[in-house]
Amino acid sequence: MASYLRRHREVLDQLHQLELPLNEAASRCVQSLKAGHKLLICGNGGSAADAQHFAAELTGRYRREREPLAALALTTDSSALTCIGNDYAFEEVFARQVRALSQPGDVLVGISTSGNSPNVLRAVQAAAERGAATIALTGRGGGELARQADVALTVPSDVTAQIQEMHILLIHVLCETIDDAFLGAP
Ligand SMILES: O=C(CO)[C@@H](O)[C@H](O)[C@H](O)[C@H](O)COP(=O)(O)O
Ligand SMILES: [Zn+2]
Repeated sequence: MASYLRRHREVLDQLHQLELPLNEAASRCVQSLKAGHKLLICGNGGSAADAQHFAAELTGRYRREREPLAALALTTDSSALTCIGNDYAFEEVFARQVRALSQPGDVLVGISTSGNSPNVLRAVQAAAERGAATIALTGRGGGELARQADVALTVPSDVTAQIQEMHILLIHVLCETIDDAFLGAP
């Protein structure tokens, strides 16, 4: 336990490096939501859970009471996931939903600790083709996802669990900034 916490803290202590891209990511989300557009969010495994968590903070609420905001996790529709995975390819499960649902002005948030999951990468590419902005939450140096997204939040760690722990922190910072933009500073 003590050594786990120490390693967690070591990564946490470096997270301030992400302040600039974090501000950029937050302002892209706010700009999109204020203009009546939406966030589409995707990832695999633990990052699928993060995608759903993020979307629920916006459609439900984060900390303060406010109007519901438009956000959709692309990980929740088992019929779409199995149809697209079965009939096309697993690499297409998010990208095809992005092509179906995204509009210019939307924001696609791709979450991948390796930065190299092909289905997340294809979702970012499909979003860019649709004129949506793209934000990557990654680790392990960022991978291809960080190179292709408009904004990359790359956690300085090579450990999947630690990267995931920092991703949820970054998501909560984004939620707090979005709340402040809609409600004013508390
Ligand atoms: O939560 C964990 C490991 O902590 C796993 O479920 C993990 O998310 C899965 O192996 C993912 O498929 C990893 O994908 P990615 O983060 O590299 O895109
Ligand atoms: Zn995990």
